[in-house]
Amino acid sequence: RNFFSSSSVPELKNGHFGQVRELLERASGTRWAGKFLKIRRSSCSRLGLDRSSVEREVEVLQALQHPNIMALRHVFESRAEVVLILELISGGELFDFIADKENLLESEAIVFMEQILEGVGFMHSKHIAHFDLKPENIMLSDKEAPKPNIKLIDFGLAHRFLPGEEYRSMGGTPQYIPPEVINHEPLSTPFYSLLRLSGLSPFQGETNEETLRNVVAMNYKFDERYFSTTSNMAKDFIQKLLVKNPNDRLTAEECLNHPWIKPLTRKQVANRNRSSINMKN
Ligand SMILES: Cc1ccnnc1
Repeated sequence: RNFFSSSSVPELKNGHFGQVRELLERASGTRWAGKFLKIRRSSCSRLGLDRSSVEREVEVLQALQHPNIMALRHVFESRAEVVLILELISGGELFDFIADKENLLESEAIVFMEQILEGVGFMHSKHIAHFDLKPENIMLSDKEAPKPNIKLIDFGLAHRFLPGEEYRSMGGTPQYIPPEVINHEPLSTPFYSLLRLSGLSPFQGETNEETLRNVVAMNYKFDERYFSTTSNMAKDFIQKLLVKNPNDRLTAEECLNHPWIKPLTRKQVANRNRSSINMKN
Protein backbone atom coordinates (compact mmCIF):
# COMPACT_ATOMS: atom_id res chain seq x y z
CA ARG A 1 0.00 0.00 0.00
CA ASN A 2 1.17 3.55 -0.43
CA PHE A 3 0.57 4.24 3.26
CA PHE A 4 2.62 3.08 6.18
CA SER A 5 2.04 3.51 9.86
CA SER A 6 4.95 5.03 11.69
CA SER A 7 4.95 2.23 14.26
CA SER A 8 6.56 4.56 16.81
CA VAL A 9 3.39 6.64 16.96
CA PRO A 10 1.04 5.36 19.68
CA GLU A 11 -2.52 4.49 18.77
CA LEU A 12 -4.72 7.55 18.44
CA LYS A 13 -7.77 5.79 19.73
CA ASN A 14 -8.84 2.32 20.66
CA GLY A 15 -12.50 1.40 20.73
CA HIS A 16 -15.10 -1.29 20.41
CA PHE A 17 -14.44 -1.29 16.67
CA GLY A 18 -10.69 -1.83 16.45
CA GLN A 19 -8.08 0.93 16.53
CA VAL A 20 -7.11 4.21 14.93
CA ARG A 21 -3.43 4.70 14.06
CA GLU A 22 -1.56 7.59 12.51
CA LEU A 23 -0.45 6.81 8.95
CA LEU A 24 1.99 8.47 6.58
CA GLU A 25 1.20 8.58 2.86
CA ARG A 26 4.47 7.76 1.00
CA ALA A 27 3.73 9.73 -2.12
CA SER A 28 2.73 13.03 -0.53
CA GLY A 29 4.14 12.73 2.99
CA THR A 30 0.67 13.62 4.28
CA ARG A 31 -0.33 12.28 7.70
CA TRP A 32 -3.70 10.51 8.00
CA ALA A 33 -5.60 8.53 10.60
CA GLY A 34 -6.17 4.88 9.69
CA LYS A 35 -9.19 3.28 11.34
CA PHE A 36 -8.71 -0.51 11.24
CA LEU A 37 -12.03 -2.35 11.45
CA LYS A 38 -12.04 -6.10 11.90
CA ILE A 39 -14.78 -7.76 9.89
CA ARG A 40 -16.69 -10.65 11.41
CA ARG A 41 -15.57 -13.88 9.68
CA SER A 42 -18.92 -15.60 10.04
CA SER A 43 -22.31 -14.50 11.34
CA CYS A 44 -21.97 -16.65 14.46
CA SER A 45 -18.61 -15.28 15.59
CA ARG A 46 -18.72 -12.45 18.10
CA LEU A 47 -15.39 -10.87 17.20
CA GLY A 48 -15.31 -7.96 14.80
CA LEU A 49 -18.05 -5.94 13.15
CA ASP A 50 -20.46 -7.19 10.58
CA ARG A 51 -19.78 -5.82 7.15
CA SER A 52 -23.13 -4.02 6.89
CA SER A 53 -22.40 -1.80 9.90
CA VAL A 54 -19.03 -0.86 8.40
CA GLU A 55 -20.69 -0.09 5.07
CA ARG A 56 -23.18 2.10 6.93
CA GLU A 57 -20.38 4.11 8.59
CA VAL A 58 -18.70 4.58 5.20
CA GLU A 59 -21.95 5.73 3.55
CA VAL A 60 -22.61 8.16 6.40
CA LEU A 61 -19.09 9.63 6.17
CA GLN A 62 -19.35 9.92 2.39
CA ALA A 63 -22.58 11.91 2.83
CA LEU A 64 -21.00 14.29 5.38
CA GLN A 65 -18.44 16.67 3.91
CA HIS A 66 -18.26 19.57 6.36
CA PRO A 67 -15.44 21.55 8.03
CA ASN A 68 -16.61 20.39 11.48
CA ILE A 69 -16.95 16.72 10.60
CA MET A 70 -14.02 14.31 10.25
CA ALA A 71 -13.41 13.65 6.52
CA LEU A 72 -13.07 10.21 4.93
CA ARG A 73 -10.44 10.09 2.18
CA HIS A 74 -10.08 6.40 1.20
CA VAL A 75 -11.47 2.98 2.04
CA PHE A 76 -9.31 -0.15 1.70
CA GLU A 77 -10.97 -3.56 2.03
CA SER A 78 -9.61 -7.01 2.56
CA ARG A 79 -11.49 -10.19 3.47
CA ALA A 80 -11.06 -9.71 7.21
CA GLU A 81 -10.49 -6.01 7.58
CA VAL A 82 -11.63 -2.62 6.31
CA VAL A 83 -9.31 0.36 6.71
CA LEU A 84 -10.78 3.87 6.64
CA ILE A 85 -8.27 6.55 5.71
CA LEU A 86 -9.51 9.55 7.64
CA GLU A 87 -8.47 13.15 8.10
CA LEU A 88 -5.93 13.24 10.97
CA ILE A 89 -7.33 15.13 13.94
CA SER A 90 -4.50 15.67 16.38
CA GLY A 91 -5.73 18.47 18.64
CA GLY A 92 -7.08 16.15 21.31
CA GLU A 93 -10.49 16.23 22.92
CA LEU A 94 -12.22 19.59 23.30
CA PHE A 95 -12.95 18.98 26.95
CA ASP A 96 -9.30 18.35 27.83
CA PHE A 97 -8.45 21.61 26.07
CA ILE A 98 -11.07 23.45 28.13
CA ALA A 99 -10.14 21.71 31.38
CA ASP A 100 -6.64 23.20 31.13
CA LYS A 101 -8.06 26.72 31.09
CA GLU A 102 -8.42 28.81 34.21
CA ASN A 103 -11.31 30.80 32.91
CA LEU A 104 -13.50 30.19 29.89
CA LEU A 105 -14.95 33.37 28.45
CA GLU A 106 -18.44 32.94 27.08
CA SER A 107 -17.13 34.35 23.80
CA GLU A 108 -14.67 31.39 23.70
CA ALA A 109 -17.35 28.86 24.67
CA ILE A 110 -19.57 30.23 21.91
CA VAL A 111 -16.84 29.64 19.30
CA PHE A 112 -16.84 25.96 20.27
CA MET A 113 -20.61 25.66 20.62
CA GLU A 114 -21.17 27.31 17.24
CA GLN A 115 -18.89 24.82 15.46
CA ILE A 116 -20.44 21.83 17.25
CA LEU A 117 -23.88 23.13 16.26
CA GLU A 118 -22.80 23.74 12.65
CA GLY A 119 -21.58 20.14 12.40
CA VAL A 120 -24.62 18.64 14.14
CA GLY A 121 -27.04 20.87 12.21
CA PHE A 122 -25.45 19.81 8.90
CA MET A 123 -25.60 16.13 9.90
CA HIS A 124 -29.28 16.42 10.87
CA SER A 125 -30.06 18.27 7.63
CA LYS A 126 -28.89 15.06 5.90
CA HIS A 127 -31.26 13.02 8.12
CA ILE A 128 -28.27 11.49 9.90
CA ALA A 129 -28.13 11.02 13.69
CA HIS A 130 -24.72 10.49 15.32
CA PHE A 131 -26.02 8.56 18.37
CA ASP A 132 -22.72 8.86 20.20
CA LEU A 133 -22.19 12.60 20.72
CA LYS A 134 -20.14 12.29 23.87
CA PRO A 135 -17.24 14.57 24.89
CA GLU A 136 -14.51 12.24 23.60
CA ASN A 137 -16.06 12.42 20.11
CA ILE A 138 -15.69 16.20 19.94
CA MET A 139 -12.08 16.94 19.02
CA LEU A 140 -9.88 19.83 17.94
CA SER A 141 -8.03 19.55 14.64
CA ASP A 142 -5.00 21.42 16.01
CA LYS A 143 -4.93 22.94 19.48
CA GLU A 144 -2.02 25.22 18.60
CA ALA A 145 -4.12 26.92 15.91
CA PRO A 146 -5.11 30.52 16.75
CA LYS A 147 -8.76 29.72 16.15
CA PRO A 148 -9.37 26.12 17.24
CA ASN A 149 -11.39 24.07 14.78
CA ILE A 150 -13.90 21.53 16.12
CA LYS A 151 -14.24 18.10 14.49
CA LEU A 152 -16.97 15.57 15.24
CA ILE A 153 -15.54 12.04 15.02
CA ASP A 154 -16.56 8.38 15.31
CA PHE A 155 -19.68 7.75 13.24
CA GLY A 156 -19.61 4.05 14.06
CA LEU A 157 -23.08 4.22 15.59
CA ALA A 158 -24.47 6.86 13.24
CA HIS A 159 -27.55 6.09 11.16
CA ARG A 160 -29.07 7.76 8.13
CA PHE A 161 -32.88 7.78 8.24
CA LEU A 162 -34.48 7.83 4.83
CA PRO A 163 -37.80 9.69 5.23
CA GLY A 164 -40.44 7.24 6.39
CA GLU A 165 -37.89 4.48 6.87
CA GLU A 166 -38.83 1.98 9.53
CA TYR A 167 -36.31 1.95 12.38
CA ARG A 168 -36.11 -0.96 14.80
CA SER A 169 -35.30 0.42 18.24
CA MET A 170 -33.50 -1.74 20.80
CA GLY A 171 -36.74 -3.40 21.83
CA GLY A 172 -37.25 -4.44 18.24
CA THR A 173 -40.62 -2.70 18.06
CA PRO A 174 -40.74 -1.02 14.65
CA GLN A 175 -41.24 2.70 14.87
CA TYR A 176 -41.16 5.54 12.40
CA ILE A 177 -38.67 8.24 13.35
CA PRO A 178 -40.06 11.58 12.18
CA PRO A 179 -37.40 14.12 11.11
CA GLU A 180 -38.02 16.34 14.13
CA VAL A 181 -36.88 13.51 16.41
CA ILE A 182 -33.60 13.20 14.53
CA ASN A 183 -33.08 16.90 15.04
CA HIS A 184 -33.53 16.49 18.77
CA GLU A 185 -30.63 14.08 19.17
CA PRO A 186 -29.56 14.86 22.75
CA LEU A 187 -27.75 18.10 21.92
CA SER A 188 -27.72 18.96 25.55
CA THR A 189 -25.16 16.19 26.15
CA PRO A 190 -22.09 18.02 24.81
CA PHE A 191 -23.32 21.33 26.16
CA TYR A 192 -24.16 19.92 29.55
CA SER A 193 -20.74 18.26 29.69
CA LEU A 194 -19.16 21.64 28.87
CA LEU A 195 -21.11 23.16 31.72
CA ARG A 196 -20.41 20.25 34.04
CA LEU A 197 -16.71 20.36 33.31
CA SER A 198 -16.66 24.01 34.19
CA GLY A 199 -17.67 22.95 37.67
CA LEU A 200 -21.01 24.58 37.07
CA SER A 201 -23.98 22.35 37.30
CA PRO A 202 -27.42 23.85 37.60
CA PHE A 203 -28.42 20.41 38.92
CA GLN A 204 -25.84 20.48 41.75
CA GLY A 205 -27.27 18.94 44.91
CA GLU A 206 -25.77 18.57 48.37
CA THR A 207 -25.01 14.91 47.58
CA ASN A 208 -24.46 12.93 44.38
CA GLU A 209 -27.77 11.16 44.89
CA GLU A 210 -29.55 14.50 45.08
CA THR A 211 -27.74 15.76 41.97
CA LEU A 212 -28.71 12.60 40.09
CA ARG A 213 -32.35 13.01 41.20
CA ASN A 214 -32.24 16.60 39.99
CA VAL A 215 -30.89 15.56 36.58
CA VAL A 216 -33.56 12.89 36.17
CA ALA A 217 -36.27 15.31 37.21
CA MET A 218 -34.68 18.11 35.16
CA ASN A 219 -34.91 20.11 38.34
CA TYR A 220 -32.28 22.84 38.31
CA LYS A 221 -31.61 26.43 39.25
CA PHE A 222 -28.83 28.90 38.54
CA ASP A 223 -27.18 29.30 41.91
CA GLU A 224 -25.95 32.89 42.15
CA ARG A 225 -22.76 31.64 43.85
CA TYR A 226 -21.69 30.10 40.54
CA PHE A 227 -23.76 31.81 37.88
CA SER A 228 -23.33 35.46 38.86
CA THR A 229 -20.80 35.94 36.06
CA THR A 230 -22.91 34.06 33.49
CA SER A 231 -24.91 36.22 31.13
CA ASN A 232 -28.69 36.03 31.02
CA MET A 233 -28.45 35.07 27.35
CA ALA A 234 -26.35 32.03 28.28
CA LYS A 235 -28.84 31.05 31.02
CA ASP A 236 -31.73 31.43 28.57
CA PHE A 237 -29.86 29.23 26.05
CA ILE A 238 -29.22 26.56 28.72
CA GLN A 239 -32.83 26.64 29.85
CA LYS A 240 -33.99 26.00 26.31
CA LEU A 241 -31.68 22.98 26.00
CA LEU A 242 -32.08 21.38 29.41
CA VAL A 243 -35.72 20.52 28.84
CA LYS A 244 -37.20 17.16 29.80
CA ASN A 245 -39.18 16.47 26.66
CA PRO A 246 -36.71 16.13 23.75
CA ASN A 247 -39.30 17.52 21.35
CA ASP A 248 -39.37 20.78 23.32
CA ARG A 249 -35.59 21.24 23.09
CA LEU A 250 -34.01 23.59 20.59
CA THR A 251 -32.72 21.88 17.46
CA ALA A 252 -29.15 22.61 16.32
CA GLU A 253 -30.53 25.07 13.74
CA GLU A 254 -32.62 26.83 16.39
CA CYS A 255 -29.59 26.99 18.70
CA LEU A 256 -27.54 28.71 15.96
CA ASN A 257 -30.21 31.40 15.79
CA HIS A 258 -30.43 31.92 19.55
CA PRO A 259 -29.18 35.41 20.50
CA TRP A 260 -26.47 33.90 22.76
CA ILE A 261 -24.86 32.42 19.67
CA LYS A 262 -26.02 35.06 17.21
CA PRO A 263 -26.56 38.30 19.17
CA LEU A 264 -29.03 40.69 17.58
CA THR A 265 -27.92 43.88 19.32
CA ARG A 266 -24.60 45.42 20.30
CA LYS A 267 -25.84 45.37 23.91
CA GLN A 268 -26.18 41.59 23.78
CA VAL A 269 -22.64 41.32 22.43
CA ALA A 270 -21.27 43.60 25.15
CA ASN A 271 -23.18 41.65 27.80
CA ARG A 272 -21.76 38.26 26.85
CA ASN A 273 -18.22 39.60 26.41
CA ARG A 274 -18.34 40.74 30.01
CA SER A 275 -19.32 37.24 31.11
CA SER A 276 -17.37 34.11 31.71
CA ILE A 277 -17.96 30.57 32.86
CA ASN A 278 -15.77 30.17 35.92
CA MET A 279 -13.75 26.96 35.72
CA LYS A 280 -13.71 25.27 39.08
CA ASN A 281 -10.80 22.85 38.68
C1 LIG B 1 -9.31 9.57 16.76
C2 LIG B 1 -9.20 10.11 15.37
C3 LIG B 1 -10.14 9.78 14.41
C4 LIG B 1 -10.01 10.31 13.16
N1 LIG B 1 -9.00 11.15 12.87
N2 LIG B 1 -8.09 11.47 13.80
C5 LIG B 1 -8.18 10.98 15.03
